[in-house]
Amino acid sequence: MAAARRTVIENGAIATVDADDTEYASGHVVMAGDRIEAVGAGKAPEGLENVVRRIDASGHLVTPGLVNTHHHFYQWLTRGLATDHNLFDWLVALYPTWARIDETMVHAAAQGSLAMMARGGVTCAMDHHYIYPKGSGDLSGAIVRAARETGVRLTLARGSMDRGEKDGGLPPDFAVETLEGALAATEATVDEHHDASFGAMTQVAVAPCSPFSVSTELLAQGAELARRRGVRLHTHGSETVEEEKFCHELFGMGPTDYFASTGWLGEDVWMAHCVHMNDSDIAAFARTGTGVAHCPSSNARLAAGIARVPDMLAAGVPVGLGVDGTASNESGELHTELRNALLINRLGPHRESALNARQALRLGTYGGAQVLGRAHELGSLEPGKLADLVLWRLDTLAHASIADPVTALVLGAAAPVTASFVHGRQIVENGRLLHVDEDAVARSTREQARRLARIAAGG
Ligand SMILES: Nc1nc2[nH]c(O)nc2c(=O)[nH]1
Repeated sequence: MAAARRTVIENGAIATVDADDTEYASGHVVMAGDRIEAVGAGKAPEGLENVVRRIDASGHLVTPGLVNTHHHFYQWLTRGLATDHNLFDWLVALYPTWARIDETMVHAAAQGSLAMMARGGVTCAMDHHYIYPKGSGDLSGAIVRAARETGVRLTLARGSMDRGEKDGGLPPDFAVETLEGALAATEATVDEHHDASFGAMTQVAVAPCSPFSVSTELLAQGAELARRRGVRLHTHGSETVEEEKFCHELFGMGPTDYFASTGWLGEDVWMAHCVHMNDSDIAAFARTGTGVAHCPSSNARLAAGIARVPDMLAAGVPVGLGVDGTASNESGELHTELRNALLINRLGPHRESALNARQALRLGTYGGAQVLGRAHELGSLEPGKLADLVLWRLDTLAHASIADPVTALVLGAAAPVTASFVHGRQIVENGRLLHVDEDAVARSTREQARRLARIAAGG
């Protein structure tokens, strides 16, 4: 077998985000093929063979790639709408438009979402896609194709909705699938796209949408399907007071107890938002190892509230960060969520001790890998892990006067990405994508957004 090609990164500050939060003021990372081979202080070891590239990272911070744990890529086409609504009103306003999406639109939206995240240091993304209009084509295939094109690692959470208005749900009946149809299509997506091997570029999760859009049977049978196939489970949970009220009225219990009753707590489950959690909900998540995708910007945009992240971390709940769909977080960036997680949580009862910069970086990297079930592969810079990493430029006007690089990254302006690697392959150079034409993506997302608006308006 040919020896792995090595890339050596030297002279940069390094935040490994390993278990001890090891950092080097000036250090090296050696990538060999798709893996990290060495990380340490000072220069790389002498005499390495097969070195094909040396990168001088002076003025940079090197971190693990950011891991996004919750998103809805298709919403790239409906940004900036229903801007002053709470979650339920916002969903009701947007469902009829979303119910008109097709494969071409979803591919463009996925490219836009992935491009925006990759430019900002995301190396592993997730897409919770839960709307599958009849005759709309191969939407899962379009999402997977877009991830391959940009070079970003993907968890595709095959979502579904089967509780329409006639069954007491929030979505209109024309926007939902049948129970049988949703389960069969979800299993077909696992068959077609899930790769369980170490270093997988695509994984699939089973992801019925939310308590108010999904039947109890779909939750319970979805959990059974996921466990039979050995894939993870994802849904929205405890996002708003309206959802809490809905659960009490329909099921006679709060969201966490409802999820527990349908098999939805466990090490293989992560939920988005989890804003309205009491002490016993948090204890149940901690006891079962259920993970949380914290989406601070979206929670603010939709006036959902502040998730109790410091209490979750203190209890031992795995927590990662999520952009959420870009119809509720128009920026589409994850690196700004590190800052927003820190700032928003300091507005809560823990005040200045809520989260620090290093905890915020951990949420966006290792924490994300944990909730996606990939902490053995991703999320920290350690020998043997996958070569997913980012060089952040911190020596320009925006950051140069901040002495501590992690503080500069988290609290400063969004830092430019000089280089980003996924699986040892470079996907971003000087803030531009290397494998897709960003300008073409911008054009096609605009065209498809206009096309969707036209079709939704009956044109
Ligand atoms: N933030 C969001 N929450 C949701 N709940 C639900 O059922 N759909 C959504 C969504 O798209 N965004």
